[in-house]
Amino acid sequence: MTLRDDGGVEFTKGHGTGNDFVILPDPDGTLELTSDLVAAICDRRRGIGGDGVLRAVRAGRHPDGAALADEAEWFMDYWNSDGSFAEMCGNGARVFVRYLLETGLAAPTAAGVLPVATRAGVVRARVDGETIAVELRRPRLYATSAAAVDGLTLPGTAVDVGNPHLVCPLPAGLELAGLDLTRAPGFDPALFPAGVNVEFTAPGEAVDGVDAHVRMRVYERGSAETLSCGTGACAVAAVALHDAGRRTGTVAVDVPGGRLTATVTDDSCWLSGPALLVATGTLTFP
Ligand SMILES: N[C@@H](CCC[C@H](N)C(=O)O)C(=O)O
Repeated sequence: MTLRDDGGVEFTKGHGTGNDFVILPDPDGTLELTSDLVAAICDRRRGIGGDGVLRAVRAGRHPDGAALADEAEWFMDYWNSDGSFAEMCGNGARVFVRYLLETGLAAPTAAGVLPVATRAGVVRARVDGETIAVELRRPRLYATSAAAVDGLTLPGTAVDVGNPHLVCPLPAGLELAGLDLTRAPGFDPALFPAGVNVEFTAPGEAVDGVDAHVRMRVYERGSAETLSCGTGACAVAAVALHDAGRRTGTVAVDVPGGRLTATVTDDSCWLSGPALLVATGTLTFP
């Protein structure tokens, strides 16, 4: 099915701390979604506008979700705004769960958990009012590297959260707000052959109830600078805890779009924050 076969395809727009997505329902996996179409939908002047597209397909009806169909009814088919795929999107998963709940396509189990299939495996979600938390894999710190930005080379830590990240703390005296992220930071293509999401961080003020507070900006692979990145927040939290000599803990991560909380446990990372739906409509692209 193309978008016009039926006179158009219904869409919903949602965001998590300003990381915004166009959600397309496609239960049977018949929509002919292409990279060009995703880029056109995400275009902020000629399309709906978004950092990515979340296609809602029954897990059993998508080749990347079929093996997980026993564990989760719905597969989140995530695309970046340039039309590339990513393995995982933490904010996308939180917004996807909000969409499944508000449309009645899924409901939590008696234990309050809603599982979602993704390219990085099954993610479990918990809902508490406006807040949705998803359990992602435990971030794995695996190398040191560097990013090039504004004529500077900033050392950083490579972190795997299902997708690749490079977390670069700013040296004292450099302001997060002053960084020019209108262009992609340079990185080592040998370490990141499929590209990387780059987070720049600075310490935050003390916040009650958490073990650390970090501020960050992110340049996302496939979507440029965004107002928030959930997997990025988990990567940043893991690096902050590691630098403080801790294996586990809870970190408040302030992004330009608001605040996320990442709780790193012995075997996972809970990402928590607001997730909202803001509009519905019909796409009628050629
Ligand atoms: N914004 C996302 C991450 C989306 C995928 C990323 N751009 C990639 O290509 O890995 C998040 O909230 O995690």
